[in-house]
Amino acid sequence: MKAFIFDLDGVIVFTDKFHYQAWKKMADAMGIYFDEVINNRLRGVSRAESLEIILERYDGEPLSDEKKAELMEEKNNTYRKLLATMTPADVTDEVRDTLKKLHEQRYKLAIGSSSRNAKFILEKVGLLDAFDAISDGNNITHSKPDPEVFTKAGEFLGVKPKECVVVEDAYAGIDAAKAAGMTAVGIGDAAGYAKADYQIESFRELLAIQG
Ligand SMILES: O=P(O)(O)O[C@@H]1O[C@H](CO)[C@@H](O)[C@H](O)[C@H]1O
Ligand SMILES: [Mg+2]
Repeated sequence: MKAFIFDLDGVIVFTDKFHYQAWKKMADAMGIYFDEVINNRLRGVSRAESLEIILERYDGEPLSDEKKAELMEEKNNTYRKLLATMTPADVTDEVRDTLKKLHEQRYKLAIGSSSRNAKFILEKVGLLDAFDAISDGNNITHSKPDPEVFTKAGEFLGVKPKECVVVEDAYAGIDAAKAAGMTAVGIGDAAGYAKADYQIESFRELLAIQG
């Protein structure tokens, strides 16, 4: 093992709750049923695919692409206002210490996120310099479970897929890591996912996953 690639939302920071709030506000305004169970299906997927999952329960007039773009922008504006409240205190000591120790052990570290807000979030919480590479929604065309975001992260780090460990809270993320030929660690919502090579309850358990 030479590298760890981390999903961002729900792994490094708990912005998954902000995504839920922002999508919920949009869905309520449209009169669309949306709850935490449906929200779990949005983990790891892109903004556009998240909207399509929410619209599965929409039974109104067909929506134009312009209207869908408007809804996504509305959601992202709500989300960015919530992100603006974030500070370095929104990263747990456990996450910060573990990243530091992995770096000291000479592992390369990268982010692999479907989000186009990844760099903004990392800047807000003071972790932009903690990673050797960032692969996010701005440099991919296919989001998880497609392996592209992790394959690109591995390329940015200059390491082979079999030398990478991916850490994910989404089933779609674990599937993407396996499709990329990488080792997959499930945490949070994906801690019970059978397709993960490792299932952990706490972030610091990563220190026990040695190559
Ligand atoms: O709106 P972005 O921040 O670009 O993308 C986000 O990416 C999240 C996955 O990390 C996903 O759960 C959200 O539904 C999606 O909006
Ligand atoms: Mg996630």
